[in-house]
Amino acid sequence: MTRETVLVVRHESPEVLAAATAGRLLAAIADAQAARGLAHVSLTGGTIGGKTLAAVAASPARESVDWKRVHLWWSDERFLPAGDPERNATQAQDALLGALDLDPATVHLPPASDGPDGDDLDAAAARYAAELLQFGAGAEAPEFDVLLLGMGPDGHVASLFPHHAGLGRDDSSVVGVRESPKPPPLRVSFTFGAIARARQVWLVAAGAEKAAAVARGVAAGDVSETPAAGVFGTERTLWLIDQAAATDL
Ligand SMILES: O=C(O)[C@H](O)[C@@H](O)[C@H](O)[C@H](O)COP(=O)(O)O
Repeated sequence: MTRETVLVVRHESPEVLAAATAGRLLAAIADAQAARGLAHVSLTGGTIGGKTLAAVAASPARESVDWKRVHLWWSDERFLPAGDPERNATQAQDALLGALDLDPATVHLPPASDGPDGDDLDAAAARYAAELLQFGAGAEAPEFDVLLLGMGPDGHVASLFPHHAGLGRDDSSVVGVRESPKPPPLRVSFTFGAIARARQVWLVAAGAEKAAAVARGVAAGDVSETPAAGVFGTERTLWLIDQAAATDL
């Protein structure tokens, strides 16, 4: 987890960024399956995250992956009823998952507000943490082969917002987040500890409104001001960005 493992890759447009990230993701999953038999991937919500999933769906190379041996997780989720169109998992289902031959046992849907814990946010977060632990081989979470993260203009990743409660939590791999500055207010999110389990962390960002936060994040500055500055993979950290998001570098 050193600066040497951090790489910035620029693409000319959001469309090229999404297509290139999709290709990179398919290759990483195929490599993980060749090496270890299965892959753990953590998905992200957000615009470019959704575009990337749509690009995976459109790629003929998606057949290079055995989807029944891919474990899917989400680094954060809006705490809403199952199937709500605002949920990251629902959007992923519509963009990609519905088109794949998946094993439901490896699709680790984040808790919903009408699930077994009802609207108890902290119990729901603890339930997702327990599921991560179950696949952690002795650690709190699996070693994700790839953990994708969108980033907000304020530098938030997952639902870890600047100067917000939850940012400093290290007692669990998943936290309940209240009063999120980005709607809806209730969310569940991986903590920095869970994210740090990933072999590869890919931060994906497009647009001029992200440029300042990209610059602060790449510079690995103050994490409470820019949470994206504090996420690293154990093997690699990639900033996958478009030209507009690169203007302050
Ligand atoms: O639930 C969410 O909203 C997210 O998971 C969030 O962390 C998102 O990835 C960023 O806010 C980037 O979103 P955009 O790409 O839409 O700006």
